[in-house]
Amino acid sequence: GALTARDRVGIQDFVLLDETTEVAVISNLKKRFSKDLIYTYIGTLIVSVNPYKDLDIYSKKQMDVYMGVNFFELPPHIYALADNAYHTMLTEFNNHFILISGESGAGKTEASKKILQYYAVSCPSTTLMNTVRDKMLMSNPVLEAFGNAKTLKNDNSSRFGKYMDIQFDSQGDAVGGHILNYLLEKSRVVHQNHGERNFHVFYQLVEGGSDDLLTQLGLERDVQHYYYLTQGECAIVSSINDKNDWKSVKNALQVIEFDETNTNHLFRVVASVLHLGNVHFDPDSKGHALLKNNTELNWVSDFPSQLLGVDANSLKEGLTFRKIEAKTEQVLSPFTIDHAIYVRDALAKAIYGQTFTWLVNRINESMENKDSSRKTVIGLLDIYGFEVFYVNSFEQFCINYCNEKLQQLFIQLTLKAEQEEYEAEGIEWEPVQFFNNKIICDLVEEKHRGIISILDEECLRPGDATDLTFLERLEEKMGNHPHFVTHKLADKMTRKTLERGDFRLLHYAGEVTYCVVGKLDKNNDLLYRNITNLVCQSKNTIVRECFSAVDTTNKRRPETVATQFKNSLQKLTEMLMAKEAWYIRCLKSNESKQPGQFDEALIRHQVKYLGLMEHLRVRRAGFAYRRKYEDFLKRYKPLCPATWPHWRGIPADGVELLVQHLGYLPDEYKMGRTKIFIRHPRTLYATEDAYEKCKHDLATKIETCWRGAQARKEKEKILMTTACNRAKNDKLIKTLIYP
Ligand SMILES: Nc1ncnc2c1ncn2[C@@H]1O[C@H](COP(=O)(O)OP(=O)(O)OP(=O)(O)O)[C@@H](O)[C@H]1O
Repeated sequence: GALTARDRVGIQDFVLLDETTEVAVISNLKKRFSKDLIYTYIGTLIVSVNPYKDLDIYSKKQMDVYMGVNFFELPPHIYALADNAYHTMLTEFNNHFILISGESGAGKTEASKKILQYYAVSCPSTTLMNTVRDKMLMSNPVLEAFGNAKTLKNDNSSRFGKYMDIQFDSQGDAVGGHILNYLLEKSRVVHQNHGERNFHVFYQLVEGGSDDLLTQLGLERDVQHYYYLTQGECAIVSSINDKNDWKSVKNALQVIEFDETNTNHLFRVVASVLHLGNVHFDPDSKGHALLKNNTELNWVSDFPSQLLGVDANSLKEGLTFRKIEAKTEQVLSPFTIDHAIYVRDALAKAIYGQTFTWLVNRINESMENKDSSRKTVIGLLDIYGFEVFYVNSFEQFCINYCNEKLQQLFIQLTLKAEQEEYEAEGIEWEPVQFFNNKIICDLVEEKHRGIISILDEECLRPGDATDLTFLERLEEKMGNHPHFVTHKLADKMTRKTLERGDFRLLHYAGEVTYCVVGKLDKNNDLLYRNITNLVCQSKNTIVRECFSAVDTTNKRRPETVATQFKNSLQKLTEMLMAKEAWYIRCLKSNESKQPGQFDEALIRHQVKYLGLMEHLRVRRAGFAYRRKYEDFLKRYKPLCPATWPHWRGIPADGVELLVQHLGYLPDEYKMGRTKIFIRHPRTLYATEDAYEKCKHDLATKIETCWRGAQARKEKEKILMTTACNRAKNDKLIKTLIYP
């Protein structure tokens, strides 16, 4: 009864669409979007379209509506999913995760914040829980300051992948939290494309830091002064208030219990990166790099080394010379200017990247629950979607690989869950037709033979490995793989679309062309040993802690970036495999961030890259719909005289009578141990229609009776009956309207 006419625009669940074509899916999304209905289901998965305007659907009142209500009885909402995951966790005492995916600007971070807020409001709480809750909520502004940046697509774009566990005790209280971070886009620290900014925190510090703090850190209150802040030529953005955000960050740091020393050291690290960016070089007569003697850059007052807590001369030496250790002596080999810039930038990236991880660890300590009683968790995974626009990005390759893994996880989890459910219900397993992308995951990650292994081998082997030798190795090993092609391997037609330095992967969601230039360097992420040794001894505790774990002996075979990423993804998928999955797929409605605009081409593209059609096919394959006998009976019993108003026998028998009365053919449904399985959504859809009509007829009937009674002055009679009779009357009306 809570569904209003507005909520009935289009179809609320794609599983119920008559035809599962891309055209039908997009037209349904469009219809709903035009009425500000941004959420639509595919079974229990939510598709969300970014409205780019504030909708009045996230109030406390709305939260109350969704608390404890069956998933399909209210209009699709992110709260319905949050609530269902929570209640299933409580009743079944098991672990869950919510995977939020979509391209940049599609609304992933907003969705995950809304879920956190929902739990903050709806879960029971005590003072202790409030503290944990506040810390969880407050970790957001801090992580956003350090991990988000303005990009062309999103003024507050998360430049890292994030997984957050919310831990609940058996009462359903939120008692702790834990965050895992993935692949921060470190390259942004030293370089930003036109129209983009560095991470927010740098601008916040320069704009919002007190005069005293800036003096201490040797900073000018002028973002234009810093090379690392101005490459995108948009340091000041109207939609961002750095000064205010700085206040929120400082406040949040207090909530997550950062003491003065830690806070101070953290700001010093941020400032040191800005100073490092302003270190420039001049060539000497042989073209070797010399530090530019420019007082304005503060190098003279030694700010970079002071803030980093390292010896100034050693840092200067480390930025201009490579130390080569021969058997008995050390030889200093001077850098060219390009090389010196490379080393400076590598240091800035390493410091920032390590500090980010350090920050996540501190936040985790503050949210840690030390009580050892058993907890269940709901994990929120906000992870970058497929990127297809920027060729030549190493990060993009990793991101797309991550999406392949998550698609594989979805396939395994959904099919595994299906199969298990069929077995538990004693129903014969019917193979589902779908594309299994395991072949592509293997292509990327297989030991010794996958792209990452080959990249590693090229990075680590002695001799003159280059990006092009890497490409040649790929061609040798992948030669006739159906999902891999290069200029050399391609047929005539395809060759025209490929450069010589490109390779193309046929991802499950489409083709992406990658350029090999720079792959080796990015994968090595090299920081020279004398610099690493230096920062390991830093007087700044954060810097020291960050680098103390780095292996400077070079004895072990070092792990490259792609391998580290592969391993962390492996751990993540293993952890997720043991949990129950919920999905939110976020779509961007238009590129110009405007409300009310539904760009069909853009939506079609995302529907494809998010694998929505694939998802829909898997959900509809086999038996698309199933429900416990009791629930099925409770809802549809008015549709059959034998079950109305009460069925007193075994629920399964009642359901069988009911569906036979409705004309279900033997092939259209199966009776499991506890549930009825319905093959086509259309069948259920017809039953839903009949139910709605019946409900409407009953309501009309009751109203007519009531009016009739009124006419015969029987209203008074009813009102005069005893309290007991009245209660009975109410109950009768209730059963008639809400059977
Ligand atoms: N449910 C929503 N209601 C209103 N506006 C929204 C909603 N979701 C997103 N937006 C708008 O879109 C912007 C981008 O959303 P968000 O930052 O969540 O994207 P994202 O998918 O996390 O992007 P990225 O991958 O770049 O971090 C938000 O700043 C907000 O203005």
